[in-house]
Amino acid sequence: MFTKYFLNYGKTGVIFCYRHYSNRNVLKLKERGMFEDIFPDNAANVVTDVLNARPQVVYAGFDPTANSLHVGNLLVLINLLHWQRGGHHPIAVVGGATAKIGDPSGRTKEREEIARTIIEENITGLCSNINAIFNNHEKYFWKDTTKLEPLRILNNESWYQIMNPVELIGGAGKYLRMGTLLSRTSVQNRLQSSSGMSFTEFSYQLFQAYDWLHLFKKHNCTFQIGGNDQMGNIMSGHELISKICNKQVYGLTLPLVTTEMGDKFGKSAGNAVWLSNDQTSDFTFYQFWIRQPDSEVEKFLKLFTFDTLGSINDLMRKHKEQPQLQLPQKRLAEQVTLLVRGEEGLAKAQAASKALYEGSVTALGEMHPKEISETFHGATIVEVLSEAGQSILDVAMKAGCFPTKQDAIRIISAGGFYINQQRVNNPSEIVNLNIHRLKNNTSLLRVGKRNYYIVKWLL
Ligand SMILES: Nc1ncnc2c1ncn2[C@@H]1O[C@H](COP(=O)(O)OP(=O)(O)OP(=O)(O)O)[C@@H](O)[C@H]1O
Ligand SMILES: N[C@@H](Cc1ccc(O)cc1)C(=O)O
Repeated sequence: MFTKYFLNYGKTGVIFCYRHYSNRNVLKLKERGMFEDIFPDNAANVVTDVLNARPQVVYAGFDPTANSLHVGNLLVLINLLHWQRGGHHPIAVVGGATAKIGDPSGRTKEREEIARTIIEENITGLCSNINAIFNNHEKYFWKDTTKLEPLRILNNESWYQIMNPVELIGGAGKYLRMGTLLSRTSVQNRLQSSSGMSFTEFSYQLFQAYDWLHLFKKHNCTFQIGGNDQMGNIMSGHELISKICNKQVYGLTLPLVTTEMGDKFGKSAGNAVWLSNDQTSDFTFYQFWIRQPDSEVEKFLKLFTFDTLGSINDLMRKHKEQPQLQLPQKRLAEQVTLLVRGEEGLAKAQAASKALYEGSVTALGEMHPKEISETFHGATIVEVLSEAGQSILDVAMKAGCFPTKQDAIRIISAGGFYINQQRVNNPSEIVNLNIHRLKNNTSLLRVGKRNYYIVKWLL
């Protein structure tokens, strides 16, 4: 059963949000392509019964090896949100301890050691990403009187800090069999590589397994989710809990988000699109989704938005009729940016897109100079004194647009120079600040197609 809500949010207009009425059985998300594998293999029917019977506790972990999460991790967070919408209790573990060990999954060589202070900063960054997403979800996507179960964020350092290593190796380690640990893909790949594997990295599985045991004992956490590179670690946790507690727990993996060419989006792959706006601007983040090709956009709408499958089908039908409108891409960009960057970030991204692609001077005038610089290919910002009687040539030279006056006169006269996206072709025309200055006290100069300079007027 679906209820339609009208969400009115400021400048960005009215958006429909469909709230998927508490479907406890999150396994249904398989229809959206959300789950890849389940462990134990044949547990799907039992899991459905367990999920329907009562709210469950579910966790996913993130190692603070960078100061922001990225769009690959976002899929895991959205999956946790679906559990929360179904009435379950989500936990996000930030791996303050495991970041020092280094997960070998999917890596060809050992991680560089990260200084403690950097790990602390990274933890702050990750917690702020996670909190922002859960808060934005509640604010913009969940318009129901039912209260969502609160998210808990736990740092695994908190239990390892007070633990005797003998308890870990002697108490938990003896339940994990060497043959099984060695057979994991992450271990095999590394053992066969020229760089080999240290004992520290090999021990990673024990840490992640122990985390789950700890969460199971302390919070009755019966489910763990993660990207499909996490299956080996999840299986080790399952083994530990079954042997020590004689209880059944379940692991679910999600597909890896990849580029069109099939490369995983991630930190190690070096192609991450970051969730923090000081790493990836609101505009670049929004444009990442707008630029998704037709071959990917339907899949991403199912994975990254809360739109119903029915409304996604309708949108794809409309898209076939009028592909030039890019309706699915716009919907995807709008929904994901709202979730990750909130109303303000979405408004900024849309204004910047208008300024760049539709040449909207109003939108340009509302942007912060730093955003203008990010939007316009890192344009340099130059301060220019607003003196009376300055010509366009004077300002262009002060802003460093041309190497010589001769070049300036030639290019401006030939029509290759623009102020605030409007062509000006008379170099001796006097700059009129009432016309040429934007609301934010800047002017955007452009030479040719894409060389931008931002003049900040000193009054
Ligand atoms: N591209 C992706 N698609 C889906 N899930 C992902 C993706 N990248 C990471 N994850 C998942 O996010 C969780 C946290 O991953 P992690 O912090 O190790 O990020 P990562 O980018 O994979 O790091 P690295 O590339 O350094 O190994 C894990 O469950 C992982 O499987
Ligand atoms: N091993 C996971 C992160 C993680 C850390 C601790 C956990 O308990 C669970 C997962 C990764 O690197 O992607």
